[in-house]
Amino acid sequence: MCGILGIALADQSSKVAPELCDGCIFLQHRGQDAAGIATCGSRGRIYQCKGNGMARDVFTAPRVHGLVGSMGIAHLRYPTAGSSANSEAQPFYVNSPYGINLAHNGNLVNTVSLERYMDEDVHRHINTDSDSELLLNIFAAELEKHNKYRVNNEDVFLALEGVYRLCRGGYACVGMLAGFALFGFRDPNGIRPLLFGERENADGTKDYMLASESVVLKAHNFTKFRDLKPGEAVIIPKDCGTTEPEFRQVVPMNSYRPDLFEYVYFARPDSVLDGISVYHTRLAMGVKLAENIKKHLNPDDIDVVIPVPDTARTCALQCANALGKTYREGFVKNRYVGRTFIMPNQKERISSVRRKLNPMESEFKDKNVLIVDDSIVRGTTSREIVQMARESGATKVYFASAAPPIRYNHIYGIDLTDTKNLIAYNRSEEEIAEAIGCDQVIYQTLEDLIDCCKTKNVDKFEIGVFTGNYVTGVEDGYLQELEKVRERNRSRGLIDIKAEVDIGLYNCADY
Ligand SMILES: O=P(O)(O)OC[C@H]1O[C@H](OP(=O)(O)OP(=O)(O)O)[C@H](O)[C@@H]1O
Ligand SMILES: NC(=O)CC[C@H](N)C(=O)O
Ligand SMILES: [Mg+2]
Repeated sequence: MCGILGIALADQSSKVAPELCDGCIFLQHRGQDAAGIATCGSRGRIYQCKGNGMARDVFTAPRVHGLVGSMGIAHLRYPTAGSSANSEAQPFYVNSPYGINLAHNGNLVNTVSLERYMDEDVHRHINTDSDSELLLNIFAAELEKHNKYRVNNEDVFLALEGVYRLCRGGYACVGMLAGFALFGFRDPNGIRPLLFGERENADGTKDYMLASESVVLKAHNFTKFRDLKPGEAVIIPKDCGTTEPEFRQVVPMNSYRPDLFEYVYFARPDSVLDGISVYHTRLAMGVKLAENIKKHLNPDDIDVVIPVPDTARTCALQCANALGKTYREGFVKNRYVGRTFIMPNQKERISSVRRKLNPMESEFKDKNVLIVDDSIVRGTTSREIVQMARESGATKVYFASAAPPIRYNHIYGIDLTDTKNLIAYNRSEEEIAEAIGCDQVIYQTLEDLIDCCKTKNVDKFEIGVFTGNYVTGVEDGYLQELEKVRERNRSRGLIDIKAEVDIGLYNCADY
């Protein structure tokens, strides 16, 4: 998933870093492993602060103070390729040509051949297992082809054309060319989200923002905003107070297929992505889910509907309304524990569920409860939740999911674990119910889920996680390679130990 952000301020003597920091807090739910900011000062020098941890821990006041410049980019990382090593925190930097930074949301699915291309044809050294470092170097290599003293917009668009030609997968990116411009681009299928917005200053000049979710733009008063189209890019010049941004449809749109999982779980409910309100899709998911529940269960057999906080709340409330049942907050969430799903290892996830959610006995005792969650992935949450409901005295426990069974890898930037760790992998619904310990499990159908999200303009989605058919296809050997890298990172042999810090640019962090 990951969150990306870029801001260019009209006033070149002002500092963009505080607003980037604040924006990162609005995107924290998209990645909790690492955070990073890179800014560019008026003389073209780049400043950076990044590392493992949440935004508030990485961006300490003295570090932010050291980030000079009126334009910059930021990243919140949830690793999907490589490892969670500090050295893979983003934005990445490469000094040639011109000095480039890049922050990437998504996943490339042809990294095996891209690595070979880098090595054998382009002769660029890639120092980590991150696909984002690879993507940056592909862009750099394409830009270098013009061999110009100074870069211009045409060169950047041409280089991006090369990126589109070479890279397969899901990618929304924000980048920065030292002393020149910010830029953003979105993959030709629009799998990952990216929005552009502007804010008018009192003197009539404009500031610009690129962000993964509309909520950041809105919160920072960037009123006029829109989604970049699949295959579209924008360049925002450093002197954006006097020069307008330039948009270009770099390659034709291949399809318009935003990732359906953004609406199920990933995005904040108060965001609107590709013209679709996440909140409204979740309300609709509740209604459709209720219709489906009625086909499988006698509603008289349900005493109360209980959500699994946080994400499922919106959907569960509407589901209860549609069923005509009482809605109760049976689990109290400890707001100081992060999203468990995006925690790096399984042991941490299991203990976090109990730390995060605490049952209120009165809501379960001697009742038939219908627990509603947005999705069941590994089953870590549902297993614990069902057990807690039983320990609290529930008579029967039904479990409903607003998403259909997840039986396949997510390959575009949501690390939905190895297929065999998915609770629905090779299991029927009865077997899933048994595995999580509930009396019955009821899933949303894929057709209904799509109906909840589609609009006139966007009626198809990336749904590979439910069907195993991915919009870009997957390069032969890619999934095996991914698992190999994961295994290597798990064993952490001495031969391949990860560097503590990124070697690209001095990290101005500790002082
Ligand atoms: O089957 P699992 O592997 O447990 O994954 C599914 C759970 O993970 C997510 O919750 P999470 O705690 O990440 O975040 P939330 O507070 O936004 O619901 C999701 O909302 C489900 O509850
Ligand atoms: N979740 C993402 O978008 C991850 C970006 C990139 N593939 C990484 O692993 O760092
Ligand atoms: Mg949850």
